[in-house]
Amino acid sequence: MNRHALLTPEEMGRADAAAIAAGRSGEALMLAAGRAVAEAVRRRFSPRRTLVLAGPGNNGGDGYVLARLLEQAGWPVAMAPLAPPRPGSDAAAAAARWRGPVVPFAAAEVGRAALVVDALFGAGLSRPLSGDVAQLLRSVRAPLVAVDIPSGVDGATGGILGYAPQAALTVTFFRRKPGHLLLPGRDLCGETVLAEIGLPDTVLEAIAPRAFGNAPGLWRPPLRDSGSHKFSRGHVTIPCGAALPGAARLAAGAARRAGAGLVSLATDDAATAAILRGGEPGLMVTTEAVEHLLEDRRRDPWLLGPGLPPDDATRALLRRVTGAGRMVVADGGALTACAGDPAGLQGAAILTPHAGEFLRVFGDPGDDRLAAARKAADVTGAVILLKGSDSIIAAPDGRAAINHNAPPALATAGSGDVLAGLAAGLLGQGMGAFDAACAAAWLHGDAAQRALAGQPAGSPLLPEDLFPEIGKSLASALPSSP
Ligand SMILES: NC(=O)C1=CN([C@@H]2O[C@H](COP(=O)(O)OP(=O)(O)OC[C@H]3O[C@@H](n4cnc5c(N)ncnc54)[C@H](O)[C@@H]3O)[C@@H](O)[C@H]2O)[C@@H](O)CC1
Ligand SMILES: [K+]
Repeated sequence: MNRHALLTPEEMGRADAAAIAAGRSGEALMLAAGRAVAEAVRRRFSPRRTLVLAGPGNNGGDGYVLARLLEQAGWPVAMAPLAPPRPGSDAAAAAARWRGPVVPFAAAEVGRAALVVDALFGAGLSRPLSGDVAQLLRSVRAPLVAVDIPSGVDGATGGILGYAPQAALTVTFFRRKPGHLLLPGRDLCGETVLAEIGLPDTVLEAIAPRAFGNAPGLWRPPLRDSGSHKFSRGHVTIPCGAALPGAARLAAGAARRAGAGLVSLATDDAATAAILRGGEPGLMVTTEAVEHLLEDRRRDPWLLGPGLPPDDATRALLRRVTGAGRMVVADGGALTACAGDPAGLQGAAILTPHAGEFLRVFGDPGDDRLAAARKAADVTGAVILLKGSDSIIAAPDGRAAINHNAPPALATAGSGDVLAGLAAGLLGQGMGAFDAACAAAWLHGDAAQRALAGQPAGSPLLPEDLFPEIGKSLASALPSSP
């Protein structure tokens, strides 16, 4: 079953329940979970005075198992329970086996520890942390290891319920949760380790997860066989206004490097055409009217936005191209041209809004950006690529992927034009809209990482710097064995 699947806390609860119903023991799962955390801790930290903060549920139970295993390995460990586990639970059984010191749930104890384990709440967090718990977590100065997820992070959204601590290491089980990949949760997790605890993959069949971590394997880059020719790999057409020819050129360069058969920039302005013709020699520039260009059925897909102003003419162009049955990637000006009117974007294949454009078109996404992106996909019938450090790709059928390989240096002018160009280039080669959007987001992040490799920390990244890396990123995304 898909290793990229992400489980909401509710789905993870169902996975646990299904495994137990199929004969796994809850106690064995808890032992495996505690052992996985102990191993991850011992690999990264030397033995040191450790305090385990334990909540009343199974997350706390994992903490008791971990404490026992660390103590057996010779570590000085103390337990600080927030509340006793529910009698008869697996956590109560784990607590009963703890023979070491139990200390008050207090800042003085936290201050004495050289490592703090947060085993307070995991998947079962249902309301904001109380003031006392938040205050204690705020007092932690030592490195903090989170069991499953830092307490206070909402596993479904990555949002914070009241307060959540910064972890150096988070160990989660079976499958990651959206909150491990969505911000701010992802940053609070520190290094995230995914551990197998003996849950069989078959439990996922009934759950049928709908969210995924974005990576090759979730999609396949287009393969070029010897029979393919330039028209079978798409003819990406990018209309370009007079104001921003650079944006359209960046998008076109990216579409070519994604493997598009042909890429042409279309402008009705002679001066703009002259500027565009001074660009890459392989890039075609046409001054023919859009009506004529649309007569050529092979011109597909169209990228509308980079280099277009957010005005009524752009809106009309969008309607004309979608009306002609062409695949459209809508970005920049084409999105803002539909501010407050998502219906204006119906018929497009992929929309690539940043946070500001999303707000203008769809309204405030609120705390749950994943749900907001899915709703926007449902409303428009288009795949939404909501850009950010944790870009979300959502399809109208409810599938969603979270991208997590984009370095912060990618947040620079022109970067979005490259991303939109990649999406159009891949769409033209026959990838489905969801796959093309996922692949574009991943390639964009991977190419950026390659461009930055070996550079001093904090080096700037120009959108053009991605160009020489895109081919390598594509090659690395091909399955290693068929
Ligand atoms: N079989 C299983 O269920 C397994 C679960 N595992 C662990 O179990 C965890 C989930 O266990 P639970 O479902 O017991 O959930 P938690 O351990 O997160 O805690 C749930 C309990 O905390 C209470 N609670 C929720 N939010 C609170 C708040 N803000 N303030 C005070 N109390 C609050 C709830 O009412 C409930 O009693 C996972 O995160 C993981 O660490 C692992 O042991 C692997 C196997
Ligand atoms: K936790």
